Amino acid sequence: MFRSVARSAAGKHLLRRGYATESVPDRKVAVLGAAGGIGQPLALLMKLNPLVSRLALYDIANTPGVAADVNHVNTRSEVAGYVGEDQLKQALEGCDVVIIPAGVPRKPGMTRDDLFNINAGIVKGLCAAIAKYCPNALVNMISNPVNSTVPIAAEVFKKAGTYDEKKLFGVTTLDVVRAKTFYAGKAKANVADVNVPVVGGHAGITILPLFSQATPKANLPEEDIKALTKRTQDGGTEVVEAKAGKGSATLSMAYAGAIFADACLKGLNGVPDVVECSFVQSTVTELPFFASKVRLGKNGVEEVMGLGPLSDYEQAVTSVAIGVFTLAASSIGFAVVNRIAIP
Ligand SMILES: NC(=O)c1ccc[n+]([C@@H]2O[C@H](COP(=O)([O-])OP(=O)(O)OC[C@H]3O[C@@H](n4cnc5c(N)ncnc54)[C@H](O)[C@@H]3O)[C@@H](O)[C@H]2O)c1
Ligand SMILES: O=C(O)C[C@H](O)C(=O)O
Repeated sequence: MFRSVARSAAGKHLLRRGYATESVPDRKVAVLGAAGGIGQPLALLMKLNPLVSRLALYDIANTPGVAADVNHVNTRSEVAGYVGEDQLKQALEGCDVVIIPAGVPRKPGMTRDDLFNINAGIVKGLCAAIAKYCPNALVNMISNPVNSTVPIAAEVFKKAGTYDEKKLFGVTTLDVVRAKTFYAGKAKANVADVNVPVVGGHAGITILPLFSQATPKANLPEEDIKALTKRTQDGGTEVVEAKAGKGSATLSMAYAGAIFADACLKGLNGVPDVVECSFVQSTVTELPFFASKVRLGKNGVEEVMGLGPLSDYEQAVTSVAIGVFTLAASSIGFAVVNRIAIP
């Protein structure tokens, strides 16, 4: 449904923000896990997004308070809080984009894979509900381990007969955000001008920042590139250790999640040339899911873009990462089929 807002206060605000359109479509966005460390700031950032007309905040507890709080912000969208499984249907019906940060975070000493047992069950339940109540929504998966929760979501949607590979995204934007920040610092570039693609996956050495393609060019020495790569790969652990048992990245993740959801909404609205990195079904390598640059459009993924030219170092780390993925894929397959009963 389209509603003309061009002449309204909201419309003028949109024009000022560069969303110059005669009419802006109504778009419903749900955040599942909205009362959590990521969920709350992400709810606020989505409330600030002028492309959102309805914001549904769902969690197993505490969402009425979060929704009442966020709803007082004087921006376009109407906010509603939903709590508990009984209200999941209402939260999801009519959604264009569903963002999932529901699940437990890491503590120091844990890997993202240690979250698998709990988070796979949570994601499975939520995706079964998405298949039922908003099968056409774009799904932005934040819950870890992203390298496994995305294939699990795909399996749930396949079983439900609703799988569309163009609509399922693992959110790897935080890796891009980190790579840009770290590169800008080393290259002494204005961070706002920096672009760095990050491909692969979202765990340790599967995170592959392509600094050879970074702009603006800085011709950094190889040891700087290696250090930047390692810091990007370990960015999550850096935050987990600094938080010392109080969780993992929440604020930077909310920022990254809001960037990615905004890109999805722009794509849905027909804005041309919206490109972000994301972990999606892919034929770019031999792996079934892989993060690379993705062009977003009216149906979700419009094009999964190739890796582009890689440096010798990037080629080597990519081969190692693909090996790690291939090993893990057998256990993901095992987990999906045997440990997680797909409805
Ligand atoms: N993709 C990324 O780059 C990235 C970055 C940071 C964190 N994460 C992951 O995001 C997840 C959430 O992190 P957090 O710090 O917000 O954790 P958190 O514990 O602060 O919040 C999680 C929220 O999920 C809710 N929840 C649990 N089960 C649910 C269910 N069945 N339905 C709806 N909500 C449910 C909890 O009530 C809680 O409010 C973790 O798995 C974390 O590892 C991913
Ligand atoms: O590291 C984590 O556990 C959270 C997240 O995946 C991150 O990269 O910050």
